[in-house]
Amino acid sequence: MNASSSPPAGAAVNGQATAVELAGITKRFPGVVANHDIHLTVRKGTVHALVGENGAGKSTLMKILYGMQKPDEGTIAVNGEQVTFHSPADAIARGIGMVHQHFMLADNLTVLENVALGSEKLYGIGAGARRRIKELSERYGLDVRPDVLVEELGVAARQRVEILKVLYRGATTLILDEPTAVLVPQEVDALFDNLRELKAEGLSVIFISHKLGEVLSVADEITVIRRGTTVGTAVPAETTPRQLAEMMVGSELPTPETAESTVTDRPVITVDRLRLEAAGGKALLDDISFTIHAGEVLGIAGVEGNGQTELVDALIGLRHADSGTIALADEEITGWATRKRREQGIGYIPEDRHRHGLLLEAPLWENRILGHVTERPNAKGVWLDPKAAQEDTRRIVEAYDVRTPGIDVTAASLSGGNQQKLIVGREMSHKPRFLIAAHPTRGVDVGAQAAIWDHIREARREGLAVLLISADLDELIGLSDTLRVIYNGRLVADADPATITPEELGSAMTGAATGHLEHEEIPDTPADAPEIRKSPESPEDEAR
Ligand SMILES: Nc1ncnc2c1ncn2[C@@H]1O[C@H](COP(=O)(O)OP(=O)(O)OP(=O)(O)O)[C@@H](O)[C@H]1O
Repeated sequence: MNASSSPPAGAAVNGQATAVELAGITKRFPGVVANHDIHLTVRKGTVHALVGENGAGKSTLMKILYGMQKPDEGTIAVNGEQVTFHSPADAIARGIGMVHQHFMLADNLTVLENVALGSEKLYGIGAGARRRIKELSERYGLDVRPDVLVEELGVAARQRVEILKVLYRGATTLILDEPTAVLVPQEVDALFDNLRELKAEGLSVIFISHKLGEVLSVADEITVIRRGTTVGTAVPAETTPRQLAEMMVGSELPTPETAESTVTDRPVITVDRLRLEAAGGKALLDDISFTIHAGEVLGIAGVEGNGQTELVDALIGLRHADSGTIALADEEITGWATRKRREQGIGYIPEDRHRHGLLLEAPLWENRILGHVTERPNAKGVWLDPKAAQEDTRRIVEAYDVRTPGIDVTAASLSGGNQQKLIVGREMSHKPRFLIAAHPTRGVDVGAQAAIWDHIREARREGLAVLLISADLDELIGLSDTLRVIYNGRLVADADPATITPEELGSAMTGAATGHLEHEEIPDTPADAPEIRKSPESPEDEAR
């Protein structure tokens, strides 16, 4: 690891020419210096990782490079030439492409339409575009078929379409913002293969991630940002995850392992034969049954889009079951509205924090009230108590280390990870009996992730029941007492978190998706073996 230094624009570093050079970048927001004198040099034909704790300034820097924001100070050079970007169109024209964390494809259009629309001038929208897509797909091993509908594609395939879309527009430097957060291990490996293809062709990739193991396996170079400024660069071969974490946050790498079991025999939430249908009668959830006891974390593993969202919606009351029941302790709550469920002790960390978790344009303290309008300390009797809510927001900001200049700034002005910490803090503060946690640490750095795990573990010790949905399989295995696999709206398998590996779990998830789990000869599994067992599917099995 070295202190960062910046060679002159366009100079060859270690024999390779520079693709992008950011020098002396400073960007201020009211009350915050998001970037301060940042230096970043990305060489051609390399993967350059950008790491740093939540709020360190990574997204801001990338928005500057992509023309979405203007720096207050500093310069940008692309291929040795100094440039000024007024919009993403300017950046694209210089070969900078960005693949956002939230995919931006239209579901009801084909791949070809998604890729070609808006860039008709390049290859038209017919045979020329199709040819170009096939060409790019083959050259970089992206396996993208131009004529399928995007809605038919899984998460990993959509991501490859997004990558192809920026390549189609002529990108030679690709910015990937936490691209692996939604992928299972096998898909991560496949993505990394794609990145190697890109490198081999002389393209450059800027890779933002909180998963330090992945960063070390895929990056050629790493730049570490801390509190808005570059604190150094690291070479993966000479660096351990621990060193990298220390450079970022000054603390040791945490592990999510659950210590002793705290599972009791007291059911907190019981779901029985839940079925939820789409408008045409197609089952979105079918025959879902489980019980979570006080002190138990039930983890649900699955490739995104297999019913997780619908399950969470049914539990929090955003959608109502077509048949089956949900009970909280002894009380049936199937017909209850969301507010009543929350008031009676169901906490909710939503998967999409922007849609369900926050009012982005409202100040933090109003966001602290969101979803808990009638509860203490936000309300006293029938009246809102803004003062108490504000005071409690300060407490949450402190306890959950939400990096912010104050509680009056809008939620939109917080970095993604800090928004997440605020939501987790809010939900945990109401001491729920049952917590629905969808990707509770998505986008948060290793230090904050450890802190959130600790909060969940502590509440679990005190009897909290948790339904955990996470694409982070280490988190899922580490925190869960019980694991089930969801596929196509059904719980098809279960696994023992004490013995299963992320790779095995990933295979089960994708294996199920291609039907392998259904057809495999699976012996009766002894308790200490790591295999996945099929879950009871018939009523007789269920009764066992
Ligand atoms: N539009 C904005 N207005 C005000 N402050 C902002 C704005 N955008 C970012 N900030 C602040 O700038 C700092 C850097 O945020 P940024 O989003 O760049 O961090 P990050 O490293 O990407 O974090 P994360 O890992 O959580 O995504 C934070 O303190 C954030 O609150």
